[in-house]
Amino acid sequence: MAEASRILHTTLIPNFHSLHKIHFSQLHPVTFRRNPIHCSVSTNESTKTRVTESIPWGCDIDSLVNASALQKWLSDSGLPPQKMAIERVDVGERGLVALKNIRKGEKLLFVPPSLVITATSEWNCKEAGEVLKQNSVPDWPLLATYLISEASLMKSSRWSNYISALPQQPYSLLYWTREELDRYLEASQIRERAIERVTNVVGTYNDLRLRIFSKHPHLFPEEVFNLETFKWSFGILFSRLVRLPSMDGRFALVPWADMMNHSCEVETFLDYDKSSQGVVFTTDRPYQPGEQVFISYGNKSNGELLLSYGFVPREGTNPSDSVELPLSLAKSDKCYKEKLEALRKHGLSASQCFPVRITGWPMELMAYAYLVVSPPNMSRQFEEMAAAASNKTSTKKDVRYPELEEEALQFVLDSCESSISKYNNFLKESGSMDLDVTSPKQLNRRLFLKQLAVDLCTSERRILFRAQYILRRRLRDMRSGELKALRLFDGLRKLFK
Ligand SMILES: C[S@@+](CC[C@H](N)C(=O)[O-])C[C@H]1O[C@@H](n2cnc3c(N)ncnc32)[C@H](O)[C@@H]1O
Repeated sequence: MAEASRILHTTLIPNFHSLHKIHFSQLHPVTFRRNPIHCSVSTNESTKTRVTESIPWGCDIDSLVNASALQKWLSDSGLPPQKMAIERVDVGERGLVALKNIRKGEKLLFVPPSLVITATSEWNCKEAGEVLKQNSVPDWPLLATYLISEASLMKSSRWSNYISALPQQPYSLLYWTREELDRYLEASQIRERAIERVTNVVGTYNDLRLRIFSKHPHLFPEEVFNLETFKWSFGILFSRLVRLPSMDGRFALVPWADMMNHSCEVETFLDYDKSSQGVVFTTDRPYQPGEQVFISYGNKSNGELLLSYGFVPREGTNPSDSVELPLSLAKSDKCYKEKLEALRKHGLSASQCFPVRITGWPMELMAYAYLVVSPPNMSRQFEEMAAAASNKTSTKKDVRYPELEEEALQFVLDSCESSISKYNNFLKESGSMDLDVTSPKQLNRRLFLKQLAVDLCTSERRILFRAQYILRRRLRDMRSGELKALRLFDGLRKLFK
């Protein structure tokens, strides 16, 4: 599934201090872990409070009610007989389960292009599609609008069976309020990414509204094309859209294929297969009847999976997991101005995040650390360090400054420990958090979000613990090496005396 934040065009950026009104229609106080949470989020853009109804299409995230209608419609529309069926599953609510033995290396699915939604799909309301194209609306906002347009037509849309089986409220951080993001994700840098994403969605919607919808209200009435429905359609795109490399890298919603859940243990992706002319994937392991069949949504960290898909894999199971470590240039630095100038020149700032993995950290992080700790007499190297810290340079040069190594490692260790203490605080306090909530409905949602946050923070802290261990060991070795060298030098000096 595709990474989207880069594709959204940020335009108007309103204040994100909007209040979200949340209503729950069901309560599952004990088994909150993956229970559906029904809520309608209303964003108060201006100061007036507008409580909107929940999305009138789609279904509960774990509902199989519309699944058989979807399967029937797909086979009537050209989907060949399948070796899998939609069923309720342990991982991911609904998923595709093997009906027969499936071999490793087998091609599955074969969804024909006629059943795939792309930016070139035909609009039921042709005039609306034309207006968007004339205004050169990029693929993501175009697809989001298309989905709403088709959904609002209910049974008259050719996609009605597909849309009815989509979740009414996709799991995604788009549905967390600002207060919830602040409360549960304070320690994690994913909070910033979520705020940025919500801002982008709101900005994109506002841009479309100002530039296009307000000029064609008969084609895009506000009762249908509003922030509420855009949050839904973007939530669907973030959690279901795929990029098909062999179809010129086109973004597509692929009904049926998008019922497959992610596993960190498989490495197989959806793609268009030119020989069979359909969207397929090739299994990288065998499956027995009754087993859930998985694909990979890409090499994403747990934070990225939570951001787009609303779930966190079990601790230690995601080999692509990473945590963003923030590093900062101190304002008190004697060369603050010069260093900042060098950083800015290479698209960086005084505070920068770098991904740390269980296996280590990138060369860019060390280059940034060298710059932060470098003394004024190294000002001629600032530029080189900033260039190496930015991953935008085409020539990847492994910069090393042995004279700064110890100080740079100590700086990274300090930053790492300051992050760890934030995670420690959150994880310690999370135990007693939310006991103040009196409404059982609110408690249910909070426990669910809190559990996701605890899972994320535990996995991110685990990576930081590992980095802390490596850094401490390196520093210890370095210092004991230095001590030995010093003793040797002292001994030689005495001998010569
Ligand atoms: C492409 S859809 C997959 C089909 C989805 N399960 C459904 O019933 O519509 C992606 C969504 O499935 C769920 N999902 C996928 N993989 C998961 C996993 N490994 N663990 C938990 N939920 C998962 C998440 O809710 C995610 O937003």
